[in-house]
Amino acid sequence: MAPAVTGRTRPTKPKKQARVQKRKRDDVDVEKLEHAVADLDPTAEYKNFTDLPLSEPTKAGLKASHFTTLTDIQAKAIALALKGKNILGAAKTGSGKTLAFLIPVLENLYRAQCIGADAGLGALIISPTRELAIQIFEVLRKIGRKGHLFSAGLMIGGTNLQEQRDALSRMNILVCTPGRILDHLSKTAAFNVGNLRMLVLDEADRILDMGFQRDVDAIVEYLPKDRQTLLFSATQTKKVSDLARLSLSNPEYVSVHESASHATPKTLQQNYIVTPLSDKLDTLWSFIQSSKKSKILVFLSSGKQVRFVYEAFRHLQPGIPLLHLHGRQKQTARLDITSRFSAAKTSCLFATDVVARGLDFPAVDWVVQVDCPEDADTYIHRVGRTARYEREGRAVLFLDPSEEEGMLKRLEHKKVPIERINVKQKKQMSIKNQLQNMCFKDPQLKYLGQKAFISYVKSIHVQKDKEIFKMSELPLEEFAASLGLPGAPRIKFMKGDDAKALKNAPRHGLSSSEDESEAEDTVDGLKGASVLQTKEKSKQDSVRTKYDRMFERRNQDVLADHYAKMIRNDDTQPDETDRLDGEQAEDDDLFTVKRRIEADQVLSDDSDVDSDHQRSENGKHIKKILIPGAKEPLVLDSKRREKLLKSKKKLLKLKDKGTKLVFDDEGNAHPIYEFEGEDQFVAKGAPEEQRRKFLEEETKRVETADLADKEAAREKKRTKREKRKERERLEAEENDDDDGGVTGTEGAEDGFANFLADARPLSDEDEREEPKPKRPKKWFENDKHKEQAKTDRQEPETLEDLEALASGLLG
Ligand SMILES: Nc1ncnc2c1ncn2[C@@H]1O[C@H](COP(=O)(O)OP(=O)(O)OP(=O)(O)O)[C@@H](O)[C@H]1O
Repeated sequence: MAPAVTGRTRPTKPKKQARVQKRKRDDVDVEKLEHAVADLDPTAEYKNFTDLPLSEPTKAGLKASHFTTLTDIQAKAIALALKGKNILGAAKTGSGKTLAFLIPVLENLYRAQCIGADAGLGALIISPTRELAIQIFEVLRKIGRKGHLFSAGLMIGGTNLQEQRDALSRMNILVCTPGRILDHLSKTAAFNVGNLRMLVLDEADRILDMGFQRDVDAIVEYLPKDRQTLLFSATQTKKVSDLARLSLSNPEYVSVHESASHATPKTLQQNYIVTPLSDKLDTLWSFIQSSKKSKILVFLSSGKQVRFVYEAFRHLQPGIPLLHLHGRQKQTARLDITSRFSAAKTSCLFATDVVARGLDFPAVDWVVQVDCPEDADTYIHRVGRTARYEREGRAVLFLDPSEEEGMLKRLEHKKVPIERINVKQKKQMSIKNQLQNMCFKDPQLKYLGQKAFISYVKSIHVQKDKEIFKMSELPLEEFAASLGLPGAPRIKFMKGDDAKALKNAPRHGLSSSEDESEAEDTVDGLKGASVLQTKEKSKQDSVRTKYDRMFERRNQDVLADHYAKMIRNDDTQPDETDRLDGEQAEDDDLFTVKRRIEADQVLSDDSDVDSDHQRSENGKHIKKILIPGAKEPLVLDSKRREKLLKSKKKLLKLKDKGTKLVFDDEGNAHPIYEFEGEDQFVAKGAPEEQRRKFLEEETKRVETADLADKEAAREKKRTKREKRKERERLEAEENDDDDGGVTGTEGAEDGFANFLADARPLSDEDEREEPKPKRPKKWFENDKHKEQAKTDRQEPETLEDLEALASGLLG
C-alpha cells in the first residue's frame, strides 16, 4: 500500500491564514460543544443528527452524505460515546453500526483537538478483514470530507509494510486489521501510540475469538490504559474475560435488539433445504439456473471449495456472471472482485466467510449457504449481507440430513426464524455426469476437486459442535463422486483414536488381500478409520513395536491410492477407479517398477528384508536387518542407525556397488567391455586401418543421433509453444467470462419461488415481473454529490487513490 499520506501540498499564505482563522472558530466551537456534550442526556430519544451536539464539519459531512435520521443503535450509542463512555454495542446486521462509532471518533478527537502530526494517533479502529477495513475507511472519508483536518490512514495486510511506515507517525485516525497493526507496533520505532484516546473494535466477536485473540492481546499491551473503548458486533460478546483483556471497565451495554423476538432483520425471509451432501452441487446449480436475474452470494466453507465450484460452474456456462472471493487471493484481486460484485445488478459470488461480516454489498437478493456455518453467529453474519437497512432479502441454508436437527436447535436458541422448504423435483437438475466428464478430461479441475474434497472433510473434522457436524454420517464417497472424482482422496489429519487406527493400519498396497485394498479405497474420515479398525482388530492382539509400525507406514497423501496401486502386484487387475483414470494410469506405469523396487527394498518386511531380533552384550535389544544387495546385515542398536532406514541415500552406501551388464539379442548378459582374442583382432586388418574405420562409423552414428536429437528438441519446443498459446487463449477467455461475457439464455428465468415447492409466496415475486423500483441511491451515489465530488477531486479507483485521498477527509 502506498503510504496513507495526507496528500496535502504545502499551504500557500492565504490558505494558511484561512486555516488559522478556522482554527480560532474551531476553538469557540469546541468550547460550546464541550458544554453541550456535558449537558447531553444519553437516555433521551434522539431522532435526527441535528439533535446531537456535533461539530460543523461532521454535520456538513452527514448532510452531504444524506444521513438525516438516526438508526436505533446510533440513537443509543452515539450520545453515550460522545460522553466518553466505554461501549459494548450489539445490533442486527445492516443496522448502521459503522456510523455509531465513526461519529464519536470524529467528534471526540475534534473536541480534544487531536489534529495534525504533532497530536499523534488519537483513534485506532480495528476490523477483522481487509475488505471491511476498506469499507469503514471509505465511510470515514465520506462523512469527514467537509472540513475536518485529521489525517486518517488505512493499514491492512497484503500491502507494502515499508511504504506505510513513514506515514504512520502523522496519522490521527487509523483503520486497520489486527495482524498489520501489530506488525507496525512491534517493528516501527516512530509509531507512537502514547496519545491514543479511542480504540474501536468492529465485529468485536470475530476479533476476540480464537483466531485473533493473541494479536488483540499483544496490541492492547501497547495502548494506554485510560482510553475509551468501543466494541460493536451483530452478535455481542459479554464475556468477562474479553472485557478484562481490553481493560474495558464499566462498559455501557447498548443492545438495541436484545428484546426483539428475532435476531435477524424483519425484512429477511429465511429458509432451509435438506439436501444430502452429495446432492449439494446439483441443488446449487439448479438454484442458480432458476435465479439468473438475481444478485446471489454463495457461502462455502473453504477457499478450495470456492475455487473448485467457481471453476466447475464456469465451464458449465451458467448464464450469469460468476465471481469468486477467498482469503488466499491477492489483495488487488480481492478489491477488484468486491467492487465488481458491489456494482453488479446480476451476479453470483462464491465466497468464504471472508465476506461474511460487515461488508455492505448493495442490493443482494439471495444469500445461499451451501456449507453449513460453524455456528449460529456465523449464520447471522452471513445472512446479514442481504436485507440491509430496511431493504428486503432472502436467505437459504443447505443442510445435510445429519446436520438438520443440530443446526436448527442452535438457530432457534439464537432467535433465528427459519422455515423448511423443499426443492421441486422437476426443477432439480443433475450435473454429476458433466462434472465427472470434466474432471476426467481436465486433470487440473480434478486436482481442484480433490483439494476441495479434502478441505471440506477437514473443515468438518475441526468443527467444535459435534452435535451438528457428524463426520461418520456424511456420505463422503458419494460426495467425492458428486465432485466428479473417481474416488475419495485419502486425508492425513486424523487425531486421537482415528489417527491411531490409520497409523496402525497396514500398507494395503503390499497386502495380497483384494478385500483390504477395497476397504482402503473407501477409507475416508471416521467411517474409513472404523473399517480399518475392525479389519485390524485380530492383528492388534499381538504386541506391535515401533519397528512394526515403521515398516507398515504408508504415504497418506492425496495420491496415496495411486501409490498403493502402483506398488501392488503386477497381476492385480485395475479396478474401476484405474479405468476411469485412464491416461493417468498409463503415465503412472512409468514409475511402477521404480517405486516397487524402492518400496520392496527399503520398506517391505516380508521376503526381501530379513530381520533378526537379538540382545547385545550389555543386554540391549538389537535388531539385525538384511538389506538386499548389502554385504552384511544392518545392526539396529542405536537411534542413529534406526534413522538410516529412513534415508535411501544412506542405505545405498551400505549396498554393494554391483556390476553393469549388457544384454545381447538372445538375452544373455555380458560385461560392458569384453576383450577380443588376439587372432580375431589380427584377422580384422591393420590396427591403424581398424581405428580409421571405427572413427568413421562412430562419426556417422553420432551425426544421425544428433539429427534425431535436434528434431526431438524442435518437437519439444513446438509443443511447449502450442501449450503456451492454448493457455493464453484460455486465460483470455476466462477474463472475458469474468467481464460478464457469459453465455446462456437469460429468457429461461423462472424465479426461485418456482424452484422451491413449498416456498412461501414471495411478496415481491409478481412485482419482480414489473420494472423494479429503483434502488434508493446511496448517499455517495447522489448525482449532485457526484458532480460536486468531480469538481472537488477525482473519485478513488484503487486502494492507492483511496489512501492518497485520506486527507480529503481531513480538509
Ligand atoms: N442513519 C442512517 N440513515 C440511512 N442509512 C444508513 C444510516 N446508517 C447506516 N445506513 C446505511 O445502512 C447500511 C448498513 O450500515 P452498516 O454497514 O453500518 O451496518 P452494520 O450494522 O455495520 O452491519 P454489519 O453488522 O453487517 O456490519 C449502509 O448501507 C449504510 O449506508
